[in-house]
Amino acid sequence: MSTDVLVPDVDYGDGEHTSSEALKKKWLTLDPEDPRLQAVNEEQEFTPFLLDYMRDKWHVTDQGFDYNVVAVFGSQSTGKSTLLNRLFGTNFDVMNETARQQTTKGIWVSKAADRSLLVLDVEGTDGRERGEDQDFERKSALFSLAIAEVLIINMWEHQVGLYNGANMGLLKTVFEVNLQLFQQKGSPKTCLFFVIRDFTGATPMENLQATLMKDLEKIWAGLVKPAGKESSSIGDFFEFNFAGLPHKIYARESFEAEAQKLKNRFYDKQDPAFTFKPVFHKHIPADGFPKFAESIWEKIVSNRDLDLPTQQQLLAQYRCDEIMRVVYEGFNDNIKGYRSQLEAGKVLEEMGRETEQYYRKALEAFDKDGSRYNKEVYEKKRAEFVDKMATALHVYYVQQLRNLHKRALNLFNEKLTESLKADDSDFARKLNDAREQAEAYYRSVEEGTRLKDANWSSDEYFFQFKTEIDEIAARKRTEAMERIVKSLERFIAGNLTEPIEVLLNDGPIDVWTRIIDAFNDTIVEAEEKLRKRLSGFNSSEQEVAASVQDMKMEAWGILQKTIHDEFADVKVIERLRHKFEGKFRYDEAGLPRVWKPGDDIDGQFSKARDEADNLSVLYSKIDVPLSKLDSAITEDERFDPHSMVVLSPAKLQTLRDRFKREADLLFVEAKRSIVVTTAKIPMWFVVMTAVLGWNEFVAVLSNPLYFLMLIILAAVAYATWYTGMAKPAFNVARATVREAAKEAGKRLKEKGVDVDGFMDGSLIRNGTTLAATATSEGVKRLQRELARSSSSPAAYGNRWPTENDGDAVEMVPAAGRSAESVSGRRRTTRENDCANE
Ligand SMILES: Nc1nc2c(ncn2[C@@H]2O[C@H](COP(=O)(O)OP(=O)(O)OP(=O)(O)O)[C@@H](O)[C@H]2O)c(=O)[nH]1
Repeated sequence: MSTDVLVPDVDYGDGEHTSSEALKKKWLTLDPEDPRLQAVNEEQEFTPFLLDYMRDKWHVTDQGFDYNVVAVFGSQSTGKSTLLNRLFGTNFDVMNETARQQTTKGIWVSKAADRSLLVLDVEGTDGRERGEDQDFERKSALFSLAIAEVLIINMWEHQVGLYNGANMGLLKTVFEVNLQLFQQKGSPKTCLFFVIRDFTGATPMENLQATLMKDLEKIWAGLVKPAGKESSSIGDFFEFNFAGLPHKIYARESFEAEAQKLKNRFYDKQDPAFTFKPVFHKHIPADGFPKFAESIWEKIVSNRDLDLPTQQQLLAQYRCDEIMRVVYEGFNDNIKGYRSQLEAGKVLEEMGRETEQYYRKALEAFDKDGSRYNKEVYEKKRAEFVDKMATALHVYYVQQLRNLHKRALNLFNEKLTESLKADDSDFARKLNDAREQAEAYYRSVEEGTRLKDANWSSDEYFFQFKTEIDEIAARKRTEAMERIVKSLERFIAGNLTEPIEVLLNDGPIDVWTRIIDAFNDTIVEAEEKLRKRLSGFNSSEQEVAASVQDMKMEAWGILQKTIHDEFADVKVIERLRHKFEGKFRYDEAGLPRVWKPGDDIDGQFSKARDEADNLSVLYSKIDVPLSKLDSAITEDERFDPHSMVVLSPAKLQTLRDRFKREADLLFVEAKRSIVVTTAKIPMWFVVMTAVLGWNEFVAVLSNPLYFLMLIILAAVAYATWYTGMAKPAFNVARATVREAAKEAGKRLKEKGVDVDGFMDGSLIRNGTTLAATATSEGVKRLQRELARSSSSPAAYGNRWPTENDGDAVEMVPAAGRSAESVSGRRRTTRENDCANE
C-alpha cells in the first residue's frame, strides 16, 4: 500500500487552515539538487515540502519507527554545521572563515548518509543578528525537544561553567517546557549530548562533565515543577552524554580520530555507547513525522499550549484517517465493479471469496501503517474502517441476496417441474428434493457472500425465500392434485357415459337403480385410485378425506351432467319414439308391420304410446331412495335434493306433447298405408281386366312374336328397376307426356277444341295413376282418418283420443316438421280429391 499523502490543507490541531499551495509557491525557489531543506525559515514559517523530501528524496516515510531524529544546539558559529557534516555526511552551510557571519538561518533538515536519520541544524543562539531577541531560540529549542531524540549541545570548552555561554538559560527553558510536554509517566526521555569543542584535555572530561551536571542540577532544582512532579529528578526526563573534540585546525588528526569515534556512537548499534536508545524515540511513525513536526511548530509559533500526548493523539487520528482514506480508495476500486453486475440481476458466486480477500488486504494495509500510531486511536479508527468496508460490502450482500432469492426460486421451480414432468407420483419426495437443492444453493451462496468478520443476518431474507418456496410448493401441489382430480374426472366420466346411455336407451324399469349402482361402483374405484395417488403427497388423513369428499361431489356433478346431456330434448324424443316404434311399427318377432285392413292399429297404437309415455315418466327423476346414494354425497351441504329431478313437470309435459305429435304422425302414416294399399289394386279392376283382356292375354301368350316382345319388355323393365334408372326414366317419360299433352292441347285449342279440363293435368302432376284409379270411397276414408289424427293433440286438450271422441274433429296446424308433414299430406289429400272429382 502506498501511504502517499499530500500536504493537507487542514491543521488537525485546532482546525486552523493553511494554504499549502500558496506556501509551496513561496518556497519554490528550492534547488531540486539540494539534499537539504529549510524546515523553518526566517519568518518562522514551516516548509510545505517536508513530506515530499522525506518521501521522494530521502525515502524515509516507509520506515515506520525505524528512523531517528537528531538536532544540534549551540551558540552561533561554534562549528555546529561543521560537526553535523562531519558526523552525518550532510552538507549544511559552513561559515566562511573570513566573513565570520551567521550562516544558518532558521532550522534546516537533512538526511544523514547511509542511515534513516533526520538531522536538524538549528540557528545558533546568542546570534548577533537577533540581538537580545531570544524568541526564536526558545521556539526552536522547544521544537527540537518535541521531535528529536537527541539534542547535541555544542559548546567551546572554555564556555563550560559560564551561565550564558553554556546556554544554561536556554536549557532552563528547555527543562521547564519539557516538564509540560512530557508530564505523563512513560513519556520518552530526551538525550542531551554535550559536545565540547576545542577540547584540549587540560581539564579532564570527567571534570567538565561534573561541572556541567552540577550546573544542570542547579537549574533543575530551581524550576517550579507542576503538581505531582515536585520530587522528580532531571534524570527522570533526560539522559546525558558527553564527548570532547579537539581543535579542528590545530589538532586536526586528533579531531578526525575523535570525530570518527563520535560518529560511531550515532551509527554503530553495536557500540555500547550507541546514542539512539529506544527510550528516546518519540513514537511518531515516519510517514506521520512531517505532519507532526508541522503541527508542533504551528502550536509553538502561535503560543498555544503544546501538549505532546494530545498532539500525538491528534496526529494518530489524522494519519489513521489519511491511511483509511487511501486504503479505502483502493478497496473501493476493487469492489465497485460488482455493482453493475448485481444490478443486472446476476448472482456472483465468486464475489464473496474475492471481496473477503480485498477486505483482508485493505485491513492489513491499514494495520501496517495505522498500528504505529496511538493505540487507542488506531483501534478506534480500525473499527471505523472495518465498519466502513463492511457497510459497503453489505450493500452488495443484500443485492446478492435479492438476486439469489430469484435464482434459487427459479432453480426450485425448474427442478420440481422437471421431476413432475413424468407424473405426479411421489410428489412430496420430489418437492422435498427440489426444496433441499434450492435451499442448499441459497445457503452456500449466502455463506460465501457473507463477510466472515461481520455478523450479518440473512434470517429475514431466508425466511422470505422459504415463504415463497412454500407458496410455489402449495401452488404446484394444488396443480398436481387438480391434475389427479382431472384424470379421475375423465375416469369417472368415461365409466359413466356409455353405461348410462345404454341403460337410458334400453329404458328398463330399474334404469335408475342400475345407473346409481354403476355410479357407486365408479366412485368406490375412483376413491381407491385417489387415495393411492394422494399417498405420495404426504397429506394428512383429513386432507385426503376432504379430497375424497370433493371427488365424490365432483363425480355426482359428472353424473348429473352426463344425465343432463342424455336428456337433451332431441334425445328424449328419440328414445320415446324408439320405444313407441319398437312396439307400434314392429311385431313381437321384430319384423316391420305391414298394416292391413282389419288390423287393430288403434289398439297397437295405444299400447305403444302408453309404454313410451310410461318411459317418459320414468325418465322424469332419478327414482331411487337417497339411501342408495353414498351418504357422503347426500349429507354434503353442496348436495341439492332437487338434483334428483331430471325433467321438471313442465319440461316433461312439453316433451310428452312433442312426442305425441310425432306418434300421431306415425299413426296417420300407418292408416294411410292401408288406404294406399287398398287403393292400389281394386279387385273389380283385376276381375274386369282379366275378363276384358282375356283374348289379348291369350293372343300374346300364343303368338311367339308377342311373347318374345313381352319377355323383352319385362327384361328391360327389370334392368331399369335393377340399375336404379326407373325413377329418372319415369321422370323423363312424365316430362315427355306433359310436353306432348301441352302441345296436343295447344293444337286442339288452335282448332277451336276446349281442352281446359284436359289441361288441368292433375293426373300427370300427381305423378301417379294410382290416385286416379283410387275409388272415391277409398279417398274419402283417407280424408276422414287424416282429419281425425291431425286434430288429435289439440282437439283432445293434451290427452290421448278415446273411443268416445268420434270422427268429427277440428283440424289444427301442427308445429315444425310435423306441421309441414301434415300440411303436405293435407295437400296430397286435396289433390287426390280433385283427381277423383
Ligand atoms: N576553533 C574551531 N573552529 C572551528 C571548528 N569547527 C569549525 N570551525 C570553524 O568555525 C567557523 C564556524 O563554523 P560553522 O560550522 O559554520 O559554525 P556554525 O555554528 O554552524 O555557525 P552558524 O551556523 O552561523 O551558527 C568556521 O569558520 C569553521 O571553520 C573547531 O572545531 N574549532
